[in-house]
Amino acid sequence: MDGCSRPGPLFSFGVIADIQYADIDDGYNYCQSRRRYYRSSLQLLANAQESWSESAVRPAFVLQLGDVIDGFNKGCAASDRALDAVLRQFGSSPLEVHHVWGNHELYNFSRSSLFGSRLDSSPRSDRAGPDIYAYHFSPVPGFLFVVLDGYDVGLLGRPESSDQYQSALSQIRQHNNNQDLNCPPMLEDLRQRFAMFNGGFSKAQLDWLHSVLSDADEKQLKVTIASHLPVHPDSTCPICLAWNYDELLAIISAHSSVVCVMAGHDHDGGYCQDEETGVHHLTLEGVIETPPDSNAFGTVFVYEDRMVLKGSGRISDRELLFCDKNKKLSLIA
Ligand SMILES: Nc1ncnc2c1ncn2[C@@H]1O[C@H](COP(=O)(O)OP(=O)(O)O)[C@@H](O)[C@H]1O
Repeated sequence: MDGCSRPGPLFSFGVIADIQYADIDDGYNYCQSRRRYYRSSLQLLANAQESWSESAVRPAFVLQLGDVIDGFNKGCAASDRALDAVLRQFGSSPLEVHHVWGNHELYNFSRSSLFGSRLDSSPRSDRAGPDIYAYHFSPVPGFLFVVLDGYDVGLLGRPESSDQYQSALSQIRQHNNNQDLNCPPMLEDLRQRFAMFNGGFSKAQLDWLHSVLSDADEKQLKVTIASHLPVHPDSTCPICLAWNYDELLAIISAHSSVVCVMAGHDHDGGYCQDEETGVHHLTLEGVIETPPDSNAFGTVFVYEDRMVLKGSGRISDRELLFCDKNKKLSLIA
């Protein structure tokens, strides 16, 4: 036996973002700069499922980072059909799937109808609040995953008559005076994020996260946060950032337990390691803008001291070392 061999992973999980399936011909993004492969995205999901199923270390679960079907389905009255197709594909293997909600979920379905639906993977009794799709789960002792709701504050999926809609409208209008609120403010800075296809985290959700992380700090857990919207400006283009990303970053930096934030939404992907906290911010390349002869999924192998992302196709391999706990604690103190 080789005495120098490193111990194997504690567990692994699959990651995939922005599948945006629709049974329509290829098209382009709004700026006409990126091709979108609406139909073939289902086959790329099938490729990912096949790889996870055949993996020597069976993934403990799959993290679906939002935008599972495209908003175009709504206009064709095909939302349920498209969702059936995607969930049938996910269901072809016994892997548990944790669904994050993105803007395209909310183009197809109202927020109220998503709660309790097949895209609701939360344990109902244990959400951040009755109207907040944020929850946590622990696949293996010592590790916690927190799914966040990036549209808890926002215009999407809510009746215009609701207080929450009106409050989000006045918030976005402070920064965006375009007639079409999907058109980001014509600015060169991070205020470009104030577009209707983004949203933010309510105070209730942030308070809940703070208490979940306090408990995780105490128990010395390693926490990975999953959000459709990226929250670090160096991990995405500014147009895709969460409205109140800064409030989320402040909470993360006040806790020693967070090791990684995983997001979707920016189909080009992105990555940075926060210099101050050592937290890794990984934005996964989107399936929808991935040619049929490539792939966009990953398998993350988790060790005591690191996570290793094995990417496929457009997603690169990465080693994400966990920052030294004592260093983090001294930064917080
Ligand atoms: N620059 C823009 N100006 C106006 N509308 C836009 C702009 N960018 C996107 N949109 C609109 O916003 C919605 C979401 O855009 P989309 O590119 O589909 O989002 P995602 O990046 O989540 O796939 C679509 O209806 C799209 O037409």
